[in-house]
Amino acid sequence: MKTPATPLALKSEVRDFNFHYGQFHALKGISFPVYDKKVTALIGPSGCGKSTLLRSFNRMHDLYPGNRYAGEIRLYPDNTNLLAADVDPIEVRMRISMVFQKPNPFPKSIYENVAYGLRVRGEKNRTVIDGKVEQALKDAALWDEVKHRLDELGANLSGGQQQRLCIARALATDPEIILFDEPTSALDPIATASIEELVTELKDKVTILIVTHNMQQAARISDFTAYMYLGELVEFGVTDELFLKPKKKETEDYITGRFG
Ligand SMILES: Nc1ncnc2c1ncn2[C@@H]1O[C@H](COP(=O)(O)OP(=O)(O)OP(=O)(O)O)[C@@H](O)[C@H]1O
Repeated sequence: MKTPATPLALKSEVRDFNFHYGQFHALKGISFPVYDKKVTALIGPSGCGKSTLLRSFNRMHDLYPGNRYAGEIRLYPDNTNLLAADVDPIEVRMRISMVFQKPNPFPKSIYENVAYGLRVRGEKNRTVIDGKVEQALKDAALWDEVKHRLDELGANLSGGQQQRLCIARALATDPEIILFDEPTSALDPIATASIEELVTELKDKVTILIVTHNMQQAARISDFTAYMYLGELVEFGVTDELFLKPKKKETEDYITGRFG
């Protein structure tokens, strides 16, 4: 039973959030809580806006002209609206990091891949960087496999190891939230199982939002689930309840495979 026993703390809150790609209204009036040190899954059929919503949390859409946010994504405890014009997107990306669908290590060594964010942040002390790199690789369950080959290219690792390297890179700057965009869809079942296990372990340290096509995966690893359809949030709830007793007929149709 994954229903939380301890009181829940809010880490973030999406409030009446709308997003436009130019003229296209991709997300409509979305509101839901993101609880601290829990895994929240975003599910729904292809094109419903899961990735668009996920990417809004670290202001990825700022990189393209014509994209428009409205509403708020609050980050706690400081109660910052991540979307506010005076909030620096680079700072946001330090606090909220992202792991993509396909492992995308930089064309650098294993060590430098993990050290990257620390260097961007201005950290120059080698001892500090060494310590953070080791800790991030340990937290990503990769240290034992790479500790004797830190100078090798990240791209030399297997697909599953590369994804864990990307998770280590995301962890190195001590983010408060990690966004996972279909992190296992390019991996085989064994590598998938190890990433799922890792996500479950990481929630002791960090709040996690994950987009997945795989409903079994959402049911296995998330505490809360948001079901989206055509840019709207249909239902949000405790994962076990949403899968066993959905409140909305649309949710039930989707999770039982009658639709999508
Ligand atoms: N750069 C873009 N410009 C215009 N429209 C876009 C852009 N990116 C996505 N869209 C549209 O926004 C909607 C939501 O797309 P999004 O990728 O967020 O959906 P998704 O639920 O993550 O889908 P999938 O599961 O297939 O990845 C879709 O209609 C898509 O075509």
